[in-house]
Amino acid sequence: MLDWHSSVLSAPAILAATCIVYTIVLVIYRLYLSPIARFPGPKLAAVTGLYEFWYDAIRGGKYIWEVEKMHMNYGPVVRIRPDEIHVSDPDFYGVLYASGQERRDKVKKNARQFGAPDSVLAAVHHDLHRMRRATLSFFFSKSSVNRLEPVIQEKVDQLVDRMRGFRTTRQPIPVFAMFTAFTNVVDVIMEYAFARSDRRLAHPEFDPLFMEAFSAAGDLCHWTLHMNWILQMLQALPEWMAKAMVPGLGKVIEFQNKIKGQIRDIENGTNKQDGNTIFHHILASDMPRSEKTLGRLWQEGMVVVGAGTETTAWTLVVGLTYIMMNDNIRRRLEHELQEAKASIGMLRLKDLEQLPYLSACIKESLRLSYGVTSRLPRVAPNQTLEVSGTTDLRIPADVHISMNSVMIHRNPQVFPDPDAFHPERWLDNPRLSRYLVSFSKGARQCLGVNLAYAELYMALGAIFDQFRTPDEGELRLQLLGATVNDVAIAGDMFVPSVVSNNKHVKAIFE
Ligand code: HEM
Repeated sequence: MLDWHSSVLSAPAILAATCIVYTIVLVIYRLYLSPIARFPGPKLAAVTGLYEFWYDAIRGGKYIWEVEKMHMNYGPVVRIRPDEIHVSDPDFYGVLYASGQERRDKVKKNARQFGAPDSVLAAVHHDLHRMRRATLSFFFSKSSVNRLEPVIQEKVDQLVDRMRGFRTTRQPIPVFAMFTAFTNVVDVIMEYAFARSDRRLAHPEFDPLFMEAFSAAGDLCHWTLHMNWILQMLQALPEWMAKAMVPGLGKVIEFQNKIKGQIRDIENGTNKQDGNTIFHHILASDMPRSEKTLGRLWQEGMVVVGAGTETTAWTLVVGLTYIMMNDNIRRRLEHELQEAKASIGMLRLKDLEQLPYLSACIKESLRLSYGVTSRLPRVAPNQTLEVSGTTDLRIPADVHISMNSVMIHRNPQVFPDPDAFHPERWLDNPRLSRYLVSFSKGARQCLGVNLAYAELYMALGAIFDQFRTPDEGELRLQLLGATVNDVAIAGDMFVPSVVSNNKHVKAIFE
């Protein structure tokens, strides 16, 4: 009979031995037997996800630079994780992020990163995504956005008014906060799609707390990717505790509660609005009942707000900053706007869209603001994919494959002198547009692309028209101490982090 002491002592030993054997088997599997074992890349990255975790979670979004180095060493197709292949070839982008009938699933872990697992953004399976997206597409089509022009124009007028106010007081303008208040879906599309507005543009400091809470989610993005339970834990906490832990979260929770109340009112028939919100639309659709629950609908609402605000605002900051840093670019843009105004009169969205130099400035702003900087992995469940020139590296079906906008937009073969702001490159080579991937591509490309473009054209057009370089001696809109480091990318925090670690570019009338 085994005595008591020896059986207790052997339990940890058995556990340790099991762990060691498991680890050895796992390492052998990942290095030699996995369906992606033959792909080149560092052995450590093939063996453990901790390699990525170190650079992204601990060092703050730095894995993209390691991946870039891997491509320099190993070529255009690299294994960057035990379960992920990364591709750097710009021509492969449209193959991976395909549209139409080509099935592309998302990877569950990435899809759940932001705590809205039942939203369109998080739909893992191709068919589920198509169904959710089809119900929302109507709101974001080009013709819907064109109808929305008067609402956007009203917000642009408010933006310009606020800037005039800063000219009178000669106070610095917090550019990112101002653009965030402008693009905040609450202020632009909320009035139309959600039929409510929190009027952040009118707030003296542009109500930055709300967006700071969304940014806090960005700061945690690499942790929540690997440890999704952090988000679930935060969501399960009593409201008072969650509010105490994350500054600004109170505003987001308040906003969530308002959306939930609005949905409940629509469900109960006590809602006073005219039936034209995304919630009315989903509830009246022929989607299954499981898609119409309160628990899912509020997530859809939060995703639309979260996805549309910081991305567009940051593009505006990047555009404004680079244009104001370069006098030649600024004067050429102002001249184009002046000429157009002289011949057309008031410039509507359709007129602004025809202006070549403004269009080139917007594309260059989108290129250097990158949209989503994360890798956006996809799975082709029933298709083998091939990167041109690498027949020996056909990627089998069902593998996690990723690409990212930063590597495409900084590819010197496509965009020579990639870190410089050169609007002219778009005029010299109109074919370049196919390599602009800030909105991603294919069936899952940004749903708000038309709205984003409208906001960019109308806001930048108005600013450089209304605040064009004045005569000598008058106040001119200028940057206040901002340098290229305040907009140049330093890392991937889902959206770009910047070299100066300070996104708070300021402008002033001087
Ligand atoms: C410059 C501005 C913007 C950029 C660069 C941008 C970029 C992106 C990207 C790259 C994706 C794909 C994400 C993924 O694959 O996981 C995406 C998805 C999405 N975006 Fe945008 N976005 C912008 C503005 C907007 C606006 C204004 C809205 C709406 C108000 C919006 C709503 C959405 C939604 C709902 C999705 C999910 C689409 C789906 O999964 O089918 N975005 N966006």
